[in-house]
Formats: sequence, C-alpha cells, structure tokens
Amino acid sequence: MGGLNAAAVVAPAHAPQVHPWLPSSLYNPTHQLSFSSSSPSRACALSLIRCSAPSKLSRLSVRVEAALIAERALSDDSIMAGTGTFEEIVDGEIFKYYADGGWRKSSSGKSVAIVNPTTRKTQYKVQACTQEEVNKVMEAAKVAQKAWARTPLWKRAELLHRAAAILKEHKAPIAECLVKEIAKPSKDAVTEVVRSGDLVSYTAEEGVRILGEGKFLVSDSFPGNERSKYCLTSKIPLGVILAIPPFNYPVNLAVSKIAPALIAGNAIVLKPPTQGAVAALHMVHCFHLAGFPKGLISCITGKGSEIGDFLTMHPGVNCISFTGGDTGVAISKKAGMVPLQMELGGKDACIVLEDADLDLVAANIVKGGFSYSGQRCTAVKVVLVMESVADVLVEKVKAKVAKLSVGPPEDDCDITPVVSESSANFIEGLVMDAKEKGATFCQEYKREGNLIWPVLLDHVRPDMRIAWEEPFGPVLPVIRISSVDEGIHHCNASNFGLQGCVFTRDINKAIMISDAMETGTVQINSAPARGPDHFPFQGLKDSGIGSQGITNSINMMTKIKSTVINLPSPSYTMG
Ligand SMILES: NC(=O)C1=CN([C@@H]2O[C@H](COP(=O)(O)OP(=O)(O)OC[C@H]3O[C@@H](n4cnc5c(N)ncnc54)[C@H](OP(=O)(O)O)[C@@H]3O)[C@@H](O)[C@H]2O)C=CC1
Ligand SMILES: O=C(O)[C@H](O)COP(=O)(O)O
Repeated sequence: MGGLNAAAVVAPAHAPQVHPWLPSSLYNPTHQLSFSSSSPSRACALSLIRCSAPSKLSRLSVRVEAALIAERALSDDSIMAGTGTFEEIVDGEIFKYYADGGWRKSSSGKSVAIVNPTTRKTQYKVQACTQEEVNKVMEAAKVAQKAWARTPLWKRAELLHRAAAILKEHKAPIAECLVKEIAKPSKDAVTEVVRSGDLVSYTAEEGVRILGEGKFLVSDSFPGNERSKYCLTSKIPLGVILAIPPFNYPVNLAVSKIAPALIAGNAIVLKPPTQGAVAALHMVHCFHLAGFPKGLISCITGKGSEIGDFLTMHPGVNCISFTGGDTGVAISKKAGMVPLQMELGGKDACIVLEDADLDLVAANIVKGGFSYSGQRCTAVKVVLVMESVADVLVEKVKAKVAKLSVGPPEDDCDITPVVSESSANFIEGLVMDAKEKGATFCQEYKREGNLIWPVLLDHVRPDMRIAWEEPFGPVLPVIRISSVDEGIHHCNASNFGLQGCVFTRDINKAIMISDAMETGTVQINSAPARGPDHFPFQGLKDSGIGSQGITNSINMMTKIKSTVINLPSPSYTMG
C-alpha cells in the first residue's frame, strides 16, 4: 500500500498531561503519533489530532483515537510484526519484554527461538528473562496494584474498553503472528483477536455490575443473636495475578485472565507460551497504548521449563491463573497458599444415540474434532456411537473429512501443521499404536513435517492409547458402544472431565445422560466449546480447578472483605 506505510507510536518528549484519576507517579507516559511518509490519510489523521483540542477533557483519549484513526488508514497487509505501531516492541530481531510501563531487553543476553510450525524455521525470537527481572516486575506490580485498587471502578472499566478497541483495530498484525507462530488458519486467527477484544469489553461491563454490589447482613437470623450487628461485605482484589496461557489461544486465553484481574483491581504478570509469545506481546502493547499505569501489567518471556517454577513459586504472586496441560498439575503441587484457577486437558466424549440427527452429529464431529487441527482442549476427542447407527455415521463423517483442506495457515486451510515436531511425533505415536492394535483407518495416514492429514479411526477399543489420551491433533477415534451406559462408563473412566456432548432427539434422555457424565459441561446436540466467553467453563478431575468464564474469573480474582458495625443495643427496623 502506498502513502502511509507506518504509524509509529513514540514516547512524547515532554511530560504528558496526566489523567486526574491516575497517580502521577504511576502514570504510563502515553503516546504521540509520528508518520514515516506523507499521504492524504496522514493529513487527515494529523488534522484530527490538531482539531481535537486536547485540553482539559482527555488528551489521552484524543491520542488513542488518533492512533485508531491512523491504524484504520493502514491496509491490513501493510503491517508486519515489529513495524509501525509495534516498532518499539522489537530490538533488531529479538522482541522485548514488557516491564514497568516500557519495552526492555533482558540482561541475560539470551533469547528463545519461536519456530514457525509450517516452515520449521525460526520465525521470531523473544528475550529469555532472568530471575532478577522477575523480582523487579513483582515489586513494581505490588506498588502499582495498591494505587490501581484505589482507582474508581468505572475508570478501570474505561481503560479496558480502550484496550479492547485498540486490540480490535490491530487484529491484522496480531493475527499474522498467530499464523506464523502457531499455524492458526488466518481467518481463525483474526477471529481470536476480535473475540478477545469483545471479551475485554464484556469483562469491563460485567465488572462494573458485579463489583459494584456487596451484601448487607443482619445478625438476628442466626440462632441466639439479636439484631445488634450489621455486616457489610464487598469484593476486594487479591493483589498480583500470575497469568500463564497455552499456545493454542495465546491472545484469547491471556486476556481472559488479564481483563478480570484488572477490572477487579489486581496487577497482572503475564508469562505467555513460547509459541504465541509474539502475538501476546503485540496484545500487551495494545494495553500499553491504552495508557494503563506503569508496573500494573508486565509480560515476562522465556521458556516455561526455565523460568516457570521461579514465577509460580514467587512470594509476590497472590493468585495463579493457568491454562495448559499436565504442567498445571505440577504447578498446583508446588504453588504456595494462593488461589488457583487451572484449566487443563480434556478427552471430550461425544455420545451418539440411535435417534440422533446424524447429519447434525457428523457436522459437529468434524467441526468439533478437526477445527484448528484438533488443538483445542474442547475438541471432540472420542466418539462413542451406538453400534446400530455407527456405519451410517462413520460414512457421513468420512465424507466430510474428505472435504477438509490441508495445507498452510496462510491459505486458511482447515488442517494446518500442528504446533511442533514433538507434538506431531506424539500424535503419530498414538496413531501407530492404534494401527498395531487393529483400528480401522478411514483415511490413509499421511504426514509431512508437522502437517498431519486428518484421520478418523473406527473400531477403536479401550486397550488402545488413543481411547484415553489427548492427541491435540487431527486424529479422532470412534468407539462403537452397545448401550448408553457403556458410553457413560467410558466417559467417566477418563482421568479428564472437561466437557462432553450427547446427541439425541429425546431431551429427557439427554438430561439424564448429562447428569451422569462427570464433566464440567455437557453440550446437548452440539460439539463441546468454551464460548460464548461469559459462560462458565470448568473441568472436573485432572481437567482443572475452579471455573473460568467472565463472571467466575472476576469472582475468583477477588476476596470478600467484611466490615461489621456493632450496635450498643439491638435495633429492629419498623418500616
Ligand atoms: N482446559 C483448557 O482450557 C485448555 C487446556 N489446554 C491443554 O494444554 C495443553 C496444550 O497446551 P500447551 O501450551 O502445550 O500446554 P503446556 O502445559 O505445555 O504449557 C502451558 C503454559 O505453561 C507454560 N509452562 C511450561 N512449563 C512451565 C512451568 N514449569 N511452570 C510454569 N509454566 C510453565 C508454557 O510455557 P512455554 O510455552 O514457554 O513452555 C505455557 O505458557 C493440552 O494438554 C491441552 O489440553 C489447552 C488449552 C485450553
Ligand atoms: O484452549 C482451548 O482449547 C479453549 O479453551 C477452548 O476454546 P474454544 O472451545 O473456544 O475453542
């Protein structure tokens, strides 16, 4: 695209106008626009900046609006990671980490490579942060949180709305990182960013409602008491929240922790997954542009295996919100006395009864089992179908699988390379085990590098690993069952209990099966899914601790504080 090809955001030379409600010591100097070339769009953006009288009302919002206008003037494909708005987050070829309101290089002098799953070459590099840098981030977070907790709720919400708008405006460059780092199909990558912006806005609104309410209790309802004590309760922040999301939703599962933490008055330290870290850094920059106080949000990069234990066992952490695999089980054993929110793996079962609408089932199995190449914790991971309808169902699913496009994420293919070579090897191990033990392959098994063609495995038996293990890849086992009880038994014998689904036209049977399935959620006549993002989302057994979803996350990241008014003598309201 000609004309305006970069809108760089640079720190102002002079001290910025401080928002009246932000303590000046914590103010994150916000940004001015500079342009690398002239164009009508540039002139338009500049004239808007000049005309907008950034005096008493809000210089911050003028600048943010101007940033938005300038971004809108850019074509989606003209913005590359580390250029334009995101120039300041990268130094040479290594992305910086975010601490104390700015982008920094680690003193370690070391970096971590992010390998593009499609090319299998290094795509990006991020800083390998040191323990000392973690200590500093924790100290800054503690200080910033105290001031943030004194910031009125509606003002916290306002900043979150701003961050959401900036995030959505920058969907293209962030999605591009997702395509390159985790091979997410390009349309899904854009959807992830837009969904994340919506989640942040919804959280701001929900927070204003639920944190604006407390309880008033009187003592005479408890035996032996007169009405001489009034108890007022409200929700207070926990302090510093450590957020660790997984590779498959590095932006969405980061903001699903960041936004509830912030609206509730907490500070946040984010440790993004290595694959997906650059997308996450871009997302953090959107929060930076929104003007949050310095130190309140930080993003530490580095390999989880190296820096993870130091972070999760850090005394400065007051709550851990983690999404990922077995690592979560290990963290929960090591973490100290802090609240934990753990969203871990799943082996979501799809139980299909004889009376089910098999076209609907087939469509849901293919979408549920193979979207993002099966790399979703809520993917359908085992089909338990009544023998009498199994042949018909398998044929229908097979026909749909044949239509899935396989190839690079840039082409928006349905099936794209899985995240890493080790993941592809693990998936292949499960497939080969099933082959040796006699499963029926509905398609020929094919793999090139990290790209695995979709495979439906029929006649899977419980002695095969794929019957129980989570492939996190485009491989779906079908187990034929002779009774509903057999299906429920298989589902409940799993160590996981995230979601499950049941397909039947009989709502009474559906409810009974839902009640019998030991999972956090059961979907009736649809594939498992986390969204919409305000729904509660939780796993039983090894699938997690606590519940996510916007309301539940806000509640989880707060504590109840009571103030009791003791009257000298009982008082009863007469009305
Ligand atoms: N229930 C749910 O909501 C979801 C569950 N999952 C599950 O996650 C798994 C796949 O995701 P994946 O990212 O590979 O999961 P991992 O558990 O490998 O990693 C998750 C996060 O933990 C970090 N990490 C690694 N080691 C440590 C450590 N010792 N201490 C602290 N953090 C650490 C990782 O960083 P790094 O990348 O640097 O190693 C990453 O940010 C699957 O099992 C899937 O089912 C995934 C999404 C959602
Ligand atoms: O990480 C995951 O896989 C998600 O939490 C599932 O989200 P989805 O159902 O929206 O894909």
